[in-house]
Amino acid sequence: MEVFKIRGQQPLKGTIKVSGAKNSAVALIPASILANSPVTIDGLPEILDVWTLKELLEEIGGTVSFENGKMAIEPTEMQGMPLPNGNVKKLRASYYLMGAMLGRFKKAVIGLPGGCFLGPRPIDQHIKGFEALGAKVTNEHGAIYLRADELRGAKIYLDVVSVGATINIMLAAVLAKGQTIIENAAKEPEIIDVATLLSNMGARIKGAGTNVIRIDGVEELHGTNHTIIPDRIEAGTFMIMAALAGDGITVDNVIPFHMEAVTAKLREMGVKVEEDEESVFIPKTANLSAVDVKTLVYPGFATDLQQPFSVLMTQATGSSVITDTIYSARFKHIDELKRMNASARVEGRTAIINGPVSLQSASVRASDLRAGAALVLAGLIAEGETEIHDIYHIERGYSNIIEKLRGLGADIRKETLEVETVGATEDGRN
Ligand SMILES: CC(=O)N[C@H]1[C@@H](OP(=O)(O)OP(=O)(O)OC[C@H]2O[C@@H](n3ccc(=O)[nH]c3=O)[C@H](O)[C@@H]2O)O[C@H](CO)[C@@H](O)[C@@H]1O
Ligand SMILES: C=C(OP(=O)(O)O)C(=O)O
Repeated sequence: MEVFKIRGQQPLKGTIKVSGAKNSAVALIPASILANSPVTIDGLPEILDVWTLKELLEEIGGTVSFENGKMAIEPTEMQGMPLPNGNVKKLRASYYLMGAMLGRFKKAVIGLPGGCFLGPRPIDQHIKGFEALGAKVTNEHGAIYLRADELRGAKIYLDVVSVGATINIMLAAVLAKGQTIIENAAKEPEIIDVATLLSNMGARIKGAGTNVIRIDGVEELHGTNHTIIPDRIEAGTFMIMAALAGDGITVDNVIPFHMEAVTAKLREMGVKVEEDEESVFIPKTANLSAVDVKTLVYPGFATDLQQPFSVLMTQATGSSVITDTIYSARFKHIDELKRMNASARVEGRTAIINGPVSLQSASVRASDLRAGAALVLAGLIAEGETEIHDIYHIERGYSNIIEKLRGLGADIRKETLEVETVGATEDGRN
């Protein structure tokens, strides 16, 4: 079993580079299924989700190479094979295979997706969209069966603002007959990125990045070359780390406009954030003030930064309150932080965190991806050596994290343990 070991309180200084966006990557790769000639995507992060999607495309007959962040996908031989089990369970975004395969083959069988458990994560809005386009959708033995004689454009109002449903409906609609209108669409930058790729493949999409997206179906889509946007969640994690433990850190390959909500909250806490065109510099921070944060859909404060941000709150003077309006159960990291001496309690969807406290090393478990990121940040400032278990969650979303942090001076390494040493008994925490 692999763990991260972090000896905390090392001075961190220098430049750290952000990789391509996970939540774009996991949609761009399935989008290639819709093309009738090769697609290349540059700047992809080297994360487990990307490797898993590569295997999934190969399972349906694609020829895929992935080297130095560049994926070349030859989709012409792909077929609408059923994917009820296996790799689809390893990531959330396997749901994009539904939209892309339905769009190209007019049929798909995809096992219900995996990904982080953060409370219930239904896909009813995806299904509502597919049905509106003319698909018959059934759930059989844990897999979603989709079939359509033809797909026809439709007006679809999303009852919940959903990133996944917005992108999935776009994927299914680009080759449908006529016009599709998605109302109450999500506005995340990753949606614009996917719409850009599809448009460069020949799709006709207007309004991506607003809450009404219009898609005029086309007969076919061709290959293209695309460069992915930077990962705003990885960038936010590094900015929080710079505020927590930095002695002057530049976070490079950032679109500062994407970071507005987290930048505003950092400034409110007393952190200096100096923005450049494609980077931000955060000097050493002396004193942090408590703040209240509420996660919201974009451009609000991202739920994916809630867990890392809560670590910063342990170092702020006073009582901070962080509320997650997107997920009902995204606070499993708080119990782990308490093992490290944090003073915090969870009330429903809110965590109340008192600071400042000195964090101490402990053996802790990453219950999900951003919980893992939060524990890495905590380990970097804790006294002693912190051991983080279940690091596969972290590796699902952070590219070369060990190398990147070492580049700043962190004492972090990955080790393989013979036996489970985490302090807990089987208490269902994971
Ligand atoms: C692979 C990917 O891009 N993952 C991101 C994506 O997840 P994901 O696409 O799963 O998140 P959604 O935006 O769909 O979910 C937002 C909220 O809507 C609810 N909902 C969603 C769909 C649906 O059909 N019905 C429904 O009720 C969800 O339970 C959740 O409470 O956006 C989330 C919200 O920014 C991020 O935390 C995830 O990192
Ligand atoms: C929740 C996340 O990912 P996923 O949707 O892939 O589980 C995340 O990136 O924080």
